[in-house]
Amino acid sequence: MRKIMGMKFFANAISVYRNYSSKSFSNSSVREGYRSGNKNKKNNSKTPKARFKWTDEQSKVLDHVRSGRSLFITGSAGTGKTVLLKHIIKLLKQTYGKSRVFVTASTGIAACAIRGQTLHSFAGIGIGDGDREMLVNRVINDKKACIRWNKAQVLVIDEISLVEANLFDNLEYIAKAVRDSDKVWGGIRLVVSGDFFQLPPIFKQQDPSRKEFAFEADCWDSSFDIQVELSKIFRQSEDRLIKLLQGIRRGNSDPEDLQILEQSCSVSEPDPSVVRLYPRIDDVNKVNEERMKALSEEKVIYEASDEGEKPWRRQLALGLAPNKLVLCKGARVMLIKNLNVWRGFVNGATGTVTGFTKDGNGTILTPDNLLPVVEFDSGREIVIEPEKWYVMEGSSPVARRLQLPLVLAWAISIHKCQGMSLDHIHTDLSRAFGCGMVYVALSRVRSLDGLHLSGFSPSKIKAHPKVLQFYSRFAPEQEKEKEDGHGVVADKKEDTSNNSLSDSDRTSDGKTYQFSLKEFLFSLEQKKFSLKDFLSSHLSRLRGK
Ligand SMILES: Nc1ncnc2c1ncn2[C@@H]1O[C@H](COP(=O)(O)OP(=O)(O)OP(=O)(O)O)[C@@H](O)[C@H]1O
Repeated sequence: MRKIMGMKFFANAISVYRNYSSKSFSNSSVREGYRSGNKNKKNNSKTPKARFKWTDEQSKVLDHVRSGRSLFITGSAGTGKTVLLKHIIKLLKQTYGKSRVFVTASTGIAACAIRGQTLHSFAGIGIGDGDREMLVNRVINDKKACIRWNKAQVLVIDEISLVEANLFDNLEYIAKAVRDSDKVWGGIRLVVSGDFFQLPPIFKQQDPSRKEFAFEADCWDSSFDIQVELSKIFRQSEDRLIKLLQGIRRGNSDPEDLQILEQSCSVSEPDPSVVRLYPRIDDVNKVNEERMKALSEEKVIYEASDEGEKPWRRQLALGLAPNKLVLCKGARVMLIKNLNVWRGFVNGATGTVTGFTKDGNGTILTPDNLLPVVEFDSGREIVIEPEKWYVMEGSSPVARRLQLPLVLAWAISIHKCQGMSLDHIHTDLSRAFGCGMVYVALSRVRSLDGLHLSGFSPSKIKAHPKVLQFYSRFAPEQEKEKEDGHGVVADKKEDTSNNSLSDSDRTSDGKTYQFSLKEFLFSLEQKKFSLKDFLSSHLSRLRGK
């Protein structure tokens, strides 16, 4: 049995499999990174190795990163935003130094996943209540927060769809105030990623007049040099599934495409080994508890072991690793970390507990020193050992949780599954609410064969009109992509007249300028600027800027 624990040797592998937790590296690689910061400083001049052959559009994004631009990266589920962001973070850290690049995400789960901290904790704004001046005062009175704001040269924000406009504007205001600078974001470079067609910010009270999405923030457009929509989808390969999901994403599904879903709807009970996704957490807990109770096996309880200061510990509890995990023989579980990508022990892999084995090292998570043995659906069996999750303040860990990298997996919530890639799911959408939920649930699956659906009706598919309007700015470039193979929208903040020109339109000395008639007409149509502004801007460039 201990032999199979040899998989630890492979644990330094960098994650290629993305989902919330798989956004983080395996425990061993986290430890290695932590050490290398202090002892084995790596050669900064080396370009980090990519795990993928990047597409043209991904490569173009990386070029923008290298050229020092502020970027917003968006795209459908499964277009590789997260794997690209991870690579970008490495590039940025090499360029600016680890302590100058702050990696954040809108939620604790997403933050742990990219080995960052929540946006709130980076900012030092507590829960973000109060007006701007109050928030600035809060930051100024927090020495560490002031240091973070002043040190930052780049701020990375993942899962931006869950950040509300007001918070985005407030943070930009704080950046200017704390850094005593009139520049946008006080001169901090932004790299932001997310898909606004996925889950939106959660508000306790409905207020139709409220600016909901970050792109509605006053400072949104001026925050970025480039806004990019990735178009190549990797998670799914079946054309009809991709088309179906694209329709659902935009809330304008072709009825014929929706018929495909009928094959996935069935009144019969699905295979019990398939993960169930529910819109609401009470359904998730109910299913997991019921299934657990139904098993008459002896239960083993694993209590998470946390280290660190109180406010940071709270963030650990918001992450994916549970405070308390109850397991027994027969329990369905899912990995929440990548342990060994090559052998398929990846975040999101599901399996069944087949028994327990004594832990020779003496785990502190359970008094009996027992570790679960899990047989994954691939047929491979391993002993699961405790893993670590960190809360970071900049580049230093400030809290750490030790827990088994497992959650019960008869059911999970759609909010928790945002970002996951799954082979098989059963989703009951009868209680789906709000925009993006059906899209997030269905876009987790890799193929139609793996989808089992209930409680679905087309009325559950909702895309927010404001989101649709926002994404219309990317449309013409997608057409352009078909022509020249690039799906990148250049959106210069300094000069709005240059909105739809891509880098390829520029020569290296910047003296020769070209623009396509199609882009020009589109820009006029969108009333982005007047004909006079447009021509004067381009003529001045042609005259030899
Ligand atoms: N250039 C590439 N070549 C091959 N596979 C890739 C490439 N880029 C991404 N992938 C794969 O695509 C899948 C989805 O990637 P990823 O999870 O980063 O997408 P995402 O856009 O972040 O999705 P979501 O919006 O659902 O979180 C992953 O399995 C990843 O390994």
